[in-house]
Amino acid sequence: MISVYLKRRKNMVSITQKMHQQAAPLWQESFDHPFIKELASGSLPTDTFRYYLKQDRYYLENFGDLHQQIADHLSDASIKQFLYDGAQGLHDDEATIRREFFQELSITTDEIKTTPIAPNAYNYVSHMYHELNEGSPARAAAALLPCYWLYNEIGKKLVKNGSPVKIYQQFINTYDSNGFTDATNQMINIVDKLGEQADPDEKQKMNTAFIRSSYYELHFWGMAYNHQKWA
Ligand SMILES: Cc1ncc(C[n+]2csc(CCO)c2C)c(N)n1
Repeated sequence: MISVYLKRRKNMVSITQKMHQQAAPLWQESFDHPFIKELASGSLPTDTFRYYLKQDRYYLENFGDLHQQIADHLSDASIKQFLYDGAQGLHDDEATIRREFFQELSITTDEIKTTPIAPNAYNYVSHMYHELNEGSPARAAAALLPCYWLYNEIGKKLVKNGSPVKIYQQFINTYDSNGFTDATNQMINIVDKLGEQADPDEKQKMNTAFIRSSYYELHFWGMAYNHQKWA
């Protein structure tokens, strides 16, 4: 009886596997995007990377806040802890690395302050808050997952050949570290766990949230590559 149950579970496709399969064409476009190709070859213009960093700080600020808010809504102690730690780690680690990048590229506090959020970054962040405030913590967690998982896959792909530009190499290294791979796997497990508790309609909505985030991730590269503006 137990072995039959285990076999069934083993053959079952998890919600995150389904999401991953459905988002595959969007992810492939991210892997093939000129921003990523040029990051690896070293030919990405510094100005484009500077633009990316200045927009990404909006994303990161809100990402930390979202971790905190989702954790506040959930009751599972281990999930709460992971999300609180994530919000904390984000402020401690990634923010520190980014501060070093800002210094290396002479991006001043004034420049950061006077750079408005660009359309795609605004839409991405708004999408995540929409999933939380008009949806549910499970949908918001699904919306956060491509951030970990896509960057981890990009990190693993790019680290094989690296980049001749030091700062691009440092950027790649951030997303291939063991700690980051571990955090990605934990986040996948969290979304699977929340998916198991969801009814079919909620599962579908979690899936949609994941696909939409994958879309915004793809267009984040394009936004930076084309220096997107409101007008
Ligand atoms: C648009 C955008 N998407 C994903 C990441 C990557 N990222 C941001 S927070 C976080 C979790 C742990 O630090 C990860 C992986 C990014 N920087 N910018």
